[in-house]
Amino acid sequence: MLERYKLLKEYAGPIDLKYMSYQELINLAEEVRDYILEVTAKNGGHVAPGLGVVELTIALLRVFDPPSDVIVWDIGHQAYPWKILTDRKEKFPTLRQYGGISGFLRREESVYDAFGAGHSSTSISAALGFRKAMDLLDQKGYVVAVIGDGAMTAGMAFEALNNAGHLRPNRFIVILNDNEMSISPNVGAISTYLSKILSGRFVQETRQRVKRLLEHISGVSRIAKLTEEFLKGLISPGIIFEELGFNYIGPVNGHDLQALERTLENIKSIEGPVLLHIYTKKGKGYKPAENDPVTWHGVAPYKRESGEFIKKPSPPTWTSIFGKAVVELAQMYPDLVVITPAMREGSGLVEFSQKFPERFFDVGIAEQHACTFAGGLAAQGLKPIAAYYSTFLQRAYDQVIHDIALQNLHVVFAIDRGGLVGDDGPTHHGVFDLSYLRCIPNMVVSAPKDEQELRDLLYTAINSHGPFAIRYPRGPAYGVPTEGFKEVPIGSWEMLVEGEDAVILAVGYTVYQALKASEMLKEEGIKVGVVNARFVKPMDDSMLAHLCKTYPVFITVEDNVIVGGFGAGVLEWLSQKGILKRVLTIGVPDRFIEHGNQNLLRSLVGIDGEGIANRVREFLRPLKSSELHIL
Ligand SMILES: Cc1ncc(C[n+]2csc(CCOP(=O)(O)OP(=O)(O)O)c2C)c(N)n1
Ligand SMILES: CC(=O)[C@@H](O)[C@H](O)COP(=O)(O)O
Ligand SMILES: [Mg+2]
Repeated sequence: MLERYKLLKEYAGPIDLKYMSYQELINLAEEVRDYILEVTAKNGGHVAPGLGVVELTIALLRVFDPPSDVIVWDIGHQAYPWKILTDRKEKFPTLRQYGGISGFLRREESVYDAFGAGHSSTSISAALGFRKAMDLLDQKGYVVAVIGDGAMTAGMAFEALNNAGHLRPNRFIVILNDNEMSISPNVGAISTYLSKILSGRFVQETRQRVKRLLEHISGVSRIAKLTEEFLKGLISPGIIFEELGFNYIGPVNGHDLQALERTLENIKSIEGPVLLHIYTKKGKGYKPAENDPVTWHGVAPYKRESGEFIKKPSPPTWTSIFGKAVVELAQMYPDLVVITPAMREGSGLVEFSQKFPERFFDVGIAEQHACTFAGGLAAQGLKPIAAYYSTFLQRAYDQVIHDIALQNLHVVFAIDRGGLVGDDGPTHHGVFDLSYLRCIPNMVVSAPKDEQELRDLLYTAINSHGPFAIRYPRGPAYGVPTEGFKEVPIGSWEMLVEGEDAVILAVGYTVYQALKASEMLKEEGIKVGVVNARFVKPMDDSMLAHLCKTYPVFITVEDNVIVGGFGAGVLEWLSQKGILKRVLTIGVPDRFIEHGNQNLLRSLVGIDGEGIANRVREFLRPLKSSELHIL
């Protein structure tokens, strides 16, 4: 694929950039954009973010010398130009493919990837860590964090700014890449403030305010005039960052390579921490992405010429089932409100936000705030649904325990992307939530087997009390017809198939896989029952007691780590009752699962139908005399 690029073809690495003319660099930037489009058209991925930082990437590689100068990208979803222009131009076509390079930065992937990410707002903290270590080691390199305006709305970013402003390190630069977009248009007061700076409104409005103030001071108009002029000089649009101890520079056009380079060179000699505010266009250079950066934030494969997505016919996604159900429930329950930490589209909440704008809260990338904010809403008697990706809920773990569960507040956690998610890989797999939620007192933890049960669990949750979590997978459901809502008795399981030799207790996505496995094994004369264990907490005591009497072997299956998961819960139940039982727990092993096609990963960890059947067959085969010792 590189053959088509005159400059990229010969490009050997960042050192080449220092010897290229500006015209060549402009041409190279075009080739990098084209290459990103060529590869993401086939693989999918984060298109608009990377297109917006091509010039910034070139400027960084010309002005600094990574890896001795440390460049830390926030999230890393925008780092496709970085991968291409550092040391992965040949591997770039394997982007987000199983066995290929990651869609985010990873230390183990390249020496140029100083710090891994995928979750937002970590770059300034990590960069400050690098900086202080380099100071202690007397290493003179520069440290640069590149953070987006969306990521800058997270508390963690301000924790880091606050600490950096206190430590006041030299050779420490934060570049705020402001494209006025998170995934959705950016939200919050910080975003409004930044937009004012970009539009020049901040200084104008402040000057007007100062002018009005001064004009009201009678008899001192001349002094007032002088003071106004003085104040004009003082008012830096980046006053918030200045007050945090940073030298604010900007805003600078993030697509003007020469301006960027000149500014970065000048910044190198400034004492103390510097915040460089640049403005860029998300999706720059590709009209469909420029015109619709929300959709083109992250996409499936597409036709490059038309920008049309290559849609495979599939049942509605779990996300769309949730989005539709929550709109219906909102009509039934006027006190129902919904909160999302910057994932309106991803969580299926666009329709809800349009129909019930006053009951919809996108709080920005602020998972901790979102949770406790939901707690306040619940404490005052509303019915909040806090919609999270499983992996992002990890960031609000203390709030779930301390603010919600301990006070037994009625918050419904709608947890999307539960289980292996696929191409986004280990930073995004939602494979810990059954473990990290199950151990919290008062918490109900549930997982639907299909679309109708998702609706019913939502309805049950809305009508329950205390914290109630419902987790469901990324991607298409099963196309099960859905109609209305019905209450599901909390803690009740569902016997789907009776057997004799063993019974599979399956959770969520794995229920239909367990049914497939049971069918396969039946053809071999192995009779395996299947139970829909839709409540991981509380478990169904009476069903478990019945199963103990009826089945010699238990198999548990979950799209969650085995450690501390549902299977562990069943083992705990048995041990509490003093019951001896052969139990096989199937789930995600105790290691991070790489990126790749979602169903391929499920098959690799053995939680799909065939994988379950293989494990059960192996577990049930008669033991050879040499193996009896394991009994
Ligand atoms: C903790 C966390 N919450 C949510 C996300 C999902 N997410 C990925 S990129 C993104 C928007 C980031 O906006 P910005 O930092 O401005 O970068 P841009 O895409 O505009 O370049 C969000 C919300 C995440 N990666 N991490
Ligand atoms: C970078 C990031 O965190 C999001 O863009 C995430 O990749 C979205 O995941 P989905 O594609 O599952 O919505
Ligand atoms: Mg942005």
